Amino acid sequence: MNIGYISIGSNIEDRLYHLTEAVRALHLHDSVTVAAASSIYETVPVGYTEQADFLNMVVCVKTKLDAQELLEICQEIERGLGRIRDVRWGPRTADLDILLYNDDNIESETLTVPHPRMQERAFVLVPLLEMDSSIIHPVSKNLLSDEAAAKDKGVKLWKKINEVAYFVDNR
Ligand SMILES: Nc1ncnc2c1ncn2[C@@H]1O[C@H](COP(=O)(O)OP(=O)(O)OP(=O)(O)O)[C@@H](O)[C@H]1O
Ligand SMILES: Nc1nc2c(c(=O)[nH]1)N=C(CO)CN2
Repeated sequence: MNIGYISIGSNIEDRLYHLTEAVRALHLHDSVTVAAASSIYETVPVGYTEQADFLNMVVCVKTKLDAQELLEICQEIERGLGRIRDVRWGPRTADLDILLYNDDNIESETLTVPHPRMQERAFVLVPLLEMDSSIIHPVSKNLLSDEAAAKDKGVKLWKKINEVAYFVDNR
């Protein structure tokens, strides 16, 4: 079984609905189990800043899929939630990025893992470290908790829910 960490973000209302549906859709997939979830954080936009605040979280999945297949599932879920790609780093109903996949280092045309921008993104590091503060970056071999962005401001706890059941059994 493979272990992946996926970052989920939304800054188009209903943000909580979009996160919840994304987690549910991952878990309902025959070949994916959501094993753990972080709390939900409200975060100021990074990159393209003229947009609404995001809700962000991270989930840990167990899957027999390879990383490319997992990416395709993530993209299918984004499409199902009505994501339209226009502005780079712009508003989105749901964005699912693969942060880590086992300790693999993958560089293909469609997929780079570990996610190349994860260490500079507090909106990724804060929820990821809530789940496991001992994660080591598979390439740099540094403890992620030592990364400066993990201490960044602009990320505040929004809902302290970190039980998978909340996301998958709530209707
Ligand atoms: N680890 C990864 N997770 C998700 N997509 C990835 C990853 N590595 C490469 N990609 C590629 O990135 C492409 C663009 O993704 P997307 O539009 O979600 O970028 P973004 O969310 O706007 O920006 P960012 O990549 O900085 O988060 C996808 O089509 C996908 O093929
Ligand atoms: N706060 C925040 N900023 C972002 C986010 C995000 O999920 N949260 N996603 C981006 C593109 O992946 C660009 N900027």
